[in-house]
Amino acid sequence: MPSFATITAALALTATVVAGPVERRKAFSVEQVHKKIFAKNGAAATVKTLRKYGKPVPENLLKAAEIGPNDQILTTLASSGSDPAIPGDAYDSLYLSPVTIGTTNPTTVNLDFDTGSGDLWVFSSLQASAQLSGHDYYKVDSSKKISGATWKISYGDGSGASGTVYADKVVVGGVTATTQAVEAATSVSSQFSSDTDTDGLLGLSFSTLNTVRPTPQKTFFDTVKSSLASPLFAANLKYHAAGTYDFGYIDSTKYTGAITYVKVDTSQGWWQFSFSGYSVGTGATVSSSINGIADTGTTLIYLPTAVVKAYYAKVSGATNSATYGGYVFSCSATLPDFNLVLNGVKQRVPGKYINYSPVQTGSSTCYGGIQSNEGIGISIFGDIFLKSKYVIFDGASTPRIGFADQ
Ligand SMILES: C[C@@H](SC(=N)N)c1ccc(Cl)cc1
Ligand SMILES: C[C@@H](SC(=N)N)c1ccc(Cl)cc1
Repeated sequence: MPSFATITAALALTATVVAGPVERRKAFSVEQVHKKIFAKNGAAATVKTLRKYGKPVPENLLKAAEIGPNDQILTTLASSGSDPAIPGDAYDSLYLSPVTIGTTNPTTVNLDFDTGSGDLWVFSSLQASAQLSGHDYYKVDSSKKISGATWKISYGDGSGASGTVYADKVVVGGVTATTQAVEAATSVSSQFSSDTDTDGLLGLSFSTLNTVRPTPQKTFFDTVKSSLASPLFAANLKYHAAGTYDFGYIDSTKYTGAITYVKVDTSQGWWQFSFSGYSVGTGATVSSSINGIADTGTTLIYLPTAVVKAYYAKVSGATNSATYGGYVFSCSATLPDFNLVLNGVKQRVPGKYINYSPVQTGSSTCYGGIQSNEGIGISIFGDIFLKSKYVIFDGASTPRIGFADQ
């Protein structure tokens, strides 16, 4: 008789049910349906299985399954899914993922999944048509409007947007949030109206950063978290290539070696933690506590000035340019690797990832992927760092973040 855990795990994961102990029936799998039915707990699932094979159901199991008076057994198949993360341009300035929004008139939009903010907002039919050209957008369903709710967000780079709020269906990589706060834009800043690839953002920070007022709303992850096979998502961003965001499971084919976990400080609403040191190329490790956030919505790495100086001291010809607002160097420069130490484990950023892009199209001067965090007040471990890793954002009761090499 497979163990309780085995049955529950099997049901939760794939709905492949291994038959009861007596007759050796062959295992079979049923197509996993997302959330068509609702389980109270594993016991209910086990009751269902035992009944399916005409087995006696122990009294304690029935109690545990809290079977209702009409003996209705409701079982949920936990959900999980994977959505592509596609570079928005040749330099991985941002990554875009398809998301389907709406019930009556569903549309697929391309959103920037952003662990640095907590709003799911999207270009919408409420905007002037001139702002919509080149964009996919959410056709608002007025029957789903959240009365009196508004939002207004501004980002570190000075961009921003604002609008009203709807409770509608959102599907990300097969994972469905039946009722998700969808923040419909009525106005967006020039950075967004001119970037016709980005139809909005899907915030994956903690929901405390959500800007909806008077009642802050949940992020997509918080909405679906309890129905996921595991309460986590993983970012598998890649260098100049499409990666994925995985929800509800860790994909062991996407990383090598061990995952290094560290607890996160959620007090500012971010996935915030500290590295204990750094090294440049094959140089010695410098002990230095570097506190910052894992931020898929920020392109570059922003670190304390002393660390940045130590890095570019090893790049011949690098200068801190007032003209371009940061460290630049010849596009043909050889860049050393950069390592950040976490729990004694070196997290490596390949040197070539630190050549972000030419300062202007066709220029032979390139802009560094590591820059100073001066003026930000915190370090930001953005895409340049994240794209060499498989990063697990674990939303368990004690949230933590994990890093493994891709
Ligand atoms: C947290 C990110 S913005 C985001 N990921 N939504 C950030 C904050 C401040 C500065 Cl200066 C630059 C970037
Ligand atoms: C997440 C914010 S700001 C940031 N990346 N630090 C953002 C993303 C995309 C655009 Cl097009 C403009 C702003």
